[in-house]
Amino acid sequence: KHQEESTLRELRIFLRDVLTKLGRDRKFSMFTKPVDLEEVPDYLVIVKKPMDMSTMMTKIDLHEYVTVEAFMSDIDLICRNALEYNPAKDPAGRAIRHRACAFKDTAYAIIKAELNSDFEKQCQEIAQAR
Ligand SMILES: O=C(C1CCC1)N1C[C@@H]2C[C@H]3C[C@@H](O)[C@@H](O)[C@]2(C1)O3
Repeated sequence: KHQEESTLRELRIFLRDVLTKLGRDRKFSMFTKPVDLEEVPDYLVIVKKPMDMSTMMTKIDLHEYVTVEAFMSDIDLICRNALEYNPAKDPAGRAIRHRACAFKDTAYAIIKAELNSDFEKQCQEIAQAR
């Protein structure tokens, strides 16, 4: 239905805005591109589902997100992967873990400030009907 397509178009615009805001923050630059598997040869041994903001932007454009919840799952995945791969046993690992938690909290704060709950409800209803 055209109304559904209009709602999903608005969702894509909202999600691009969230990613743009996160990508502007230099603290989160480590999350903007996939981990370089040549630089980190054991990454896939530990992290089963890599995720990063550029991949999320592509997923938006491929219409792979129908709800904000699905988008937040990938934000959570970015954070979880960083915690799983980077142990707290040294300062570098602790710094990455701190950034990962700040990344997730900032994403949630941006969404809470800008998302209308009725809008997400409409998206959930579209997702269930599909
Ligand atoms: O987990 C990550 C990224 C940070 C959040 C995602 N990496 C794994 C490697 C361990 C550490 C050392 C760097 O040389 C760099 O290779 C990585 C990238 O950071």
